[in-house]
Amino acid sequence: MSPVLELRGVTKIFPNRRGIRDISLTVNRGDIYGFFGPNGAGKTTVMKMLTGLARPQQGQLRLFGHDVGTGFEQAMAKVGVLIETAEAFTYMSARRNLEQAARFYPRLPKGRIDDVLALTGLSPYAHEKVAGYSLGMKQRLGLAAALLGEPELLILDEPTNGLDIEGMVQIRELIAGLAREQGITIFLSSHFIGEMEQLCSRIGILHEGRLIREAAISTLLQERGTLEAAYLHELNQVRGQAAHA
Ligand SMILES: Nc1ncnc2c1ncn2[C@@H]1O[C@H](COP(=O)(O)OP(=O)(O)OP(=O)(O)O)[C@@H](O)[C@H]1O
Repeated sequence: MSPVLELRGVTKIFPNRRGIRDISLTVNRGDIYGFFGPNGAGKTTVMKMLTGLARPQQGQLRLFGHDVGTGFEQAMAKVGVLIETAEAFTYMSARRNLEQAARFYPRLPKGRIDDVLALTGLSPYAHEKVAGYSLGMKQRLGLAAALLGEPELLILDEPTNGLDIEGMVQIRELIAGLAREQGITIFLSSHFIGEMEQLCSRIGILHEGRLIREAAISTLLQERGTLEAAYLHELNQVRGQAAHA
């Protein structure tokens, strides 16, 4: 079976020489894959290419075996996306927002809006205007919209960014539940190493535009005790190599 998400030799360098270089990674069905890196490492650049908002200069990005560049519709057919903060019409209720989003899915099963409201814990607030929502509730609404098309893969860019601790925990639990109970494969970016340790099954570590390690979280914990220690170890290795080059 082909991987759910695959990058092979993906490169995009901006005129200022920053960007991402020769990234290859694989996400298999059932993974909660953490795409980890500090600010500026290149996560958003990859997320944009994966969702067709930018193009690589070299390499391939494939979703369910379809190339994002040449077979965009097929590649995205089973994918839900939440890139940075969810945008919603604040003067409408959550339900009205989802009704608007549902127009993009001509064959949506009846009751799907109720289902995604329930999945994201928004049913009790479905008729309230989004203007009165907390940031965490807005993120849940973004997830509800991403779930409308019954995706098999969710691509989430920094889904807990800007949330308070309670909001972060709620979103983390929601994502874990979607993977566990709905069997959805997750690819999420974050710069919180603790979040990766709590939530993910595999991790790809990005450093200055390069993937410096890809491994199961359990492997890294076995090697170094904590994910933070594993990350710092990888960083020292790379810096040591650079110093000797
Ligand atoms: N349009 C652009 N023009 C020039 N440089 C860019 C452009 N977009 C991104 N970069 C640079 O490429 C690098 C990677 O940026 P990117 O936004 O992908 O990082 P990130 O890991 O998502 O960081 P953050 O967590 O801060 O969003 C950064 O050094 C950034 O300054």
